[in-house]
Amino acid sequence: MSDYKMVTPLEKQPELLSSVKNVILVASGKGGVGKSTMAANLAISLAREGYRTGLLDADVYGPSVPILFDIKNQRPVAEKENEKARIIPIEKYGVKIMSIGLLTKEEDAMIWRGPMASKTLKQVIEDTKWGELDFLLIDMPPGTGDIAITMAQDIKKAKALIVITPQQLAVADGRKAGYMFSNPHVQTPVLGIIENMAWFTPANHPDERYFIFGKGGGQQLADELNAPLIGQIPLVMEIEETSDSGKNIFLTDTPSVHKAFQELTNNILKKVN
Ligand SMILES: Nc1ncnc2c1ncn2[C@@H]1O[C@H](COP(=O)(O)OP(=O)(O)OP(=O)(O)O)[C@@H](O)[C@H]1O
Repeated sequence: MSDYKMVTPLEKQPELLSSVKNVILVASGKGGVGKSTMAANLAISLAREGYRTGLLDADVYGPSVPILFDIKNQRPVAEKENEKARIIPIEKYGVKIMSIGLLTKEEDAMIWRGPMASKTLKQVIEDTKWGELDFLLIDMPPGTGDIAITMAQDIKKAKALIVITPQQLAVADGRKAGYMFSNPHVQTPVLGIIENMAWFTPANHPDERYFIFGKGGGQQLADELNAPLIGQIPLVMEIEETSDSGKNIFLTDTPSVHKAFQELTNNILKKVN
């Protein structure tokens, strides 16, 4: 007779993020396609629509969210609840924000191995006092590494958005992210594909679209993964300027950008409702 205690699936872990209705993993196959920018602007857009929205920066090795919201010098405070310390997320533009970058110094490079990083992140998710939320967006690290797999596996209610740019190389990387989510050990439904930097419209030719990174990549990946092309965001200088300075794009005079994010938001709302 073995001394080992049998761990059965009946010994269930408490559900992660039970007070959140919809968890959306904003993922990409590689860095630099605008995943964090999409996650941040989508969170602001949902909050503007009146949804209680949070944003978790899960990119522990390169957290961008503190820059995107210009909160890198702010530090979240902790509060005791039932003898347990809970971290109060920083709130800006109506979004509750948490990032490892808010808990560490900017110059501290994260040199954790994958399992350590995943464990710490899970702890941060559990210890953050999110309250009741309609949406929690998670800005995932790029690629299909340890943290991405752990987030997708452990947050059972999560659904994914895959961000790509139109180039074939980006499509190939997005495809890998799609395969990770459909893997039988992961099984995270893909809500849709966001094609970022889809076209460029010069200010003096407002009716023209230049497909400088190619055309059709977003639709191609959507067809391959049997998911909708849920949004197309143009390449616009103001997106770069506002994200790098932590400003709210909806407070700038850029109707074409507002329209693109509004359409993306509406399509997501249709899918989740
Ligand atoms: N549609 C856009 N138009 C103009 N600039 C954009 C657009 N989307 C993103 N950018 C800019 O591209 C750069 C990369 O974006 P971002 O940091 O969001 O990418 P990422 O995929 O999250 O990268 P990483 O995973 O490496 O952090 C940023 O400077 C951002 O402002």
